[in-house]
Amino acid sequence: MQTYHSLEQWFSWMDDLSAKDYVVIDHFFQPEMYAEIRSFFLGKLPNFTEAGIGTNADNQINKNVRGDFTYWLDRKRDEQLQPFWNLVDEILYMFNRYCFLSLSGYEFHLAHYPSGGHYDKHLDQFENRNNRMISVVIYLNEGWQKGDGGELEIFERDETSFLVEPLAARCVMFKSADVPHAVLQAHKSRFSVTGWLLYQPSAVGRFIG
Ligand SMILES: O=C(O)CCC(=O)C(=O)O
Ligand SMILES: [Fe+2]
Repeated sequence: MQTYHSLEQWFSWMDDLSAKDYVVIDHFFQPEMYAEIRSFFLGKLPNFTEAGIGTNADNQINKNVRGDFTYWLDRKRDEQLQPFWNLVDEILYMFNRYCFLSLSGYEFHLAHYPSGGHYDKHLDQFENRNNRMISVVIYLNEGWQKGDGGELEIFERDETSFLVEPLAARCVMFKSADVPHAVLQAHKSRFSVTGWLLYQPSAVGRFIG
């Protein structure tokens, strides 16, 4: 099978993820895909909306908790991102095939933290919806430098934490329900593509099937 990343790379990333609950991958987007997504991102900036907390029915905007603006991607509408959707299929395939996860879907958005934006420490789960298994964030910040802010703070099992710089084409994957994390205040506009690989418990499937 022709894949975007080699099996060896996938195996080493999945080993890391299962040992530590997170993995940081540099150059996850090769230059061509990076350029396509970044230019798509810039074109959609006028359409971003303020992100809330909670699910659709219980969505609240609270600038004290998070200050990003998002644009939800849609595979049918945003078909010009086909190479990216193929990569999403590859991610799902690798986790299902080699980590024995039952991932049945995904949701991705583009995120813009304007200068001053942050996101308090949280888990990627909602009280009434817990089907997010793996979080995937890919950064689109060219020339990011210390002092620009917007680092991702990851909390380890022993509650110590460390910072991940949001460098262009860097990807962070982590277990959505297990890894508390925060986005430190950005001092410059901060761009990313963020997604969640979703688990559909079979009991739920029976009712909507
Ligand atoms: O952009 C990041 O580094 C993390 C974003 C995040 O935690 C979220 O959107 O839930
Ligand atoms: Fe998060």
